[in-house]
Amino acid sequence: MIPKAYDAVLLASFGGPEGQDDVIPFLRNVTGGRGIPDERLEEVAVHYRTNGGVSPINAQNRALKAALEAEFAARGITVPIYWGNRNWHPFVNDTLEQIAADGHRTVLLMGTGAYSGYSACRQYREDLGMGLRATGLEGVVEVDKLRQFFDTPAFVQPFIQELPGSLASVREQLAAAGKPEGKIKIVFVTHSIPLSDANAAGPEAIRSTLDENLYTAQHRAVAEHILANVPEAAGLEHSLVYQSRSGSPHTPWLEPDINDALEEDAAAGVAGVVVVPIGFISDHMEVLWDLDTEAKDTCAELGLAFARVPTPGTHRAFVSGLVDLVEERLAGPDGKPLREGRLSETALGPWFDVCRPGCCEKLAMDGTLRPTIGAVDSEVGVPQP
Ligand SMILES: CC1=C(CCC(=O)O)c2cc3nc(cc4[nH]c(cc5[nH]c(cc1n2)c(C)c5CCC(=O)O)c(CCC(=O)O)c4C)C(CCC(=O)O)=C3C
Ligand SMILES: [Fe+2]
Repeated sequence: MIPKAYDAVLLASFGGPEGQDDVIPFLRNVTGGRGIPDERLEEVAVHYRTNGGVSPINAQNRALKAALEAEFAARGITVPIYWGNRNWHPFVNDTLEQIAADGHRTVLLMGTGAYSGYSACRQYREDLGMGLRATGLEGVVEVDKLRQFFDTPAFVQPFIQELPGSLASVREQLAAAGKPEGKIKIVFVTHSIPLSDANAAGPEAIRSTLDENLYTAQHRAVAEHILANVPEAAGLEHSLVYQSRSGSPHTPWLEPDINDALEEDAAAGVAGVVVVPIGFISDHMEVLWDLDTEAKDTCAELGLAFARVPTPGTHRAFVSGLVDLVEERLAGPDGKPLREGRLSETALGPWFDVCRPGCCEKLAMDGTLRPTIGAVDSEVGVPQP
């Protein structure tokens, strides 16, 4: 990848409602055109309603942006950071217009999805591809995307550093319950996605070398790397399970669901679980509801001790590691990148800076592919191999 003297960074995320009146319009944006039934919308709305109609995700992105800005300043990087969302204000198209109005022309997109796949990667590329068209900025503003970072120190180090604390909490809970020798299991959990998305994740050249879908393989690489680096977890059982399934019950999604898996674990004699949420970068609604509420309740019913490891959030290692990745792409005055090499820790990785042809492809309802940025075969933006 040729480094560029980017003149703006765009932090792109999912977005979330900021009050009761936002909840349904937000959910309509999320599910627009994908046929999620209204009953399901109402079901999901409750998660937000019990929290005052507010998702914590926007505050978390504001905090991440501020932390990245502080780290830029500490390293003498003067590039401004903007923030835009797919499903709620500030919408990515409005942010794009602001970026252009401020005179910037070369933008590095930092999407909050850590893995390959349609929802985690390609959809962010589409947001910008469609956004450049909708705002008339195609050919004016150029947007490249930072690579997926599941494999990097930025993402894995916070989990490695925080897992021992959660493990100690479960050990204390078991001791207090008179079961100091109780069996503990490490439960890695990520967002379930439709099987068809999982099978389309990543480029064919890599998919064909794996014995499972690439989305799952990336998560397994992360889970195994975390375990190998936490001595306190040596010898404990572990699993990779899924959360937050939605869509039609007739469409196959990745399984098992965390709640079903916990039942089986209890039946198999497990006494306590440490849940490691490796699918997300912050403790947003899908973490607070599906894990800290539902999965925790399931554990209480089953008599299992429970602790959840925090997501990276604004962990020092996450913020500093993300800025390292920006430095790999950012050209200094001599035209060379600010940082040589490509940081990566897990068995899979480092990932591509520019997505390969056909990567994570998914047709729109009208049977066509949407425009994307950040790939070798993108129609918009100015991709480079
Ligand atoms: C892989 C992935 C990530 C990680 C990558 C990334 O971080 O971007 C992610 C993030 C998030 N998903 C979120 C929320 C939702 N996701 C939904 C629906 C869906 N997600 C999917 C996948 C993912 N999702 C899929 C395949 C669907 C169904 C199809 C569709 O409709 O696209 C729905 C619809 C309602 C329902 O559950 O049926 C909601 C409300 C929030 C915000 C939480 C908050 O507000 O705090 C965040 C960060
Ligand atoms: Fe989601």
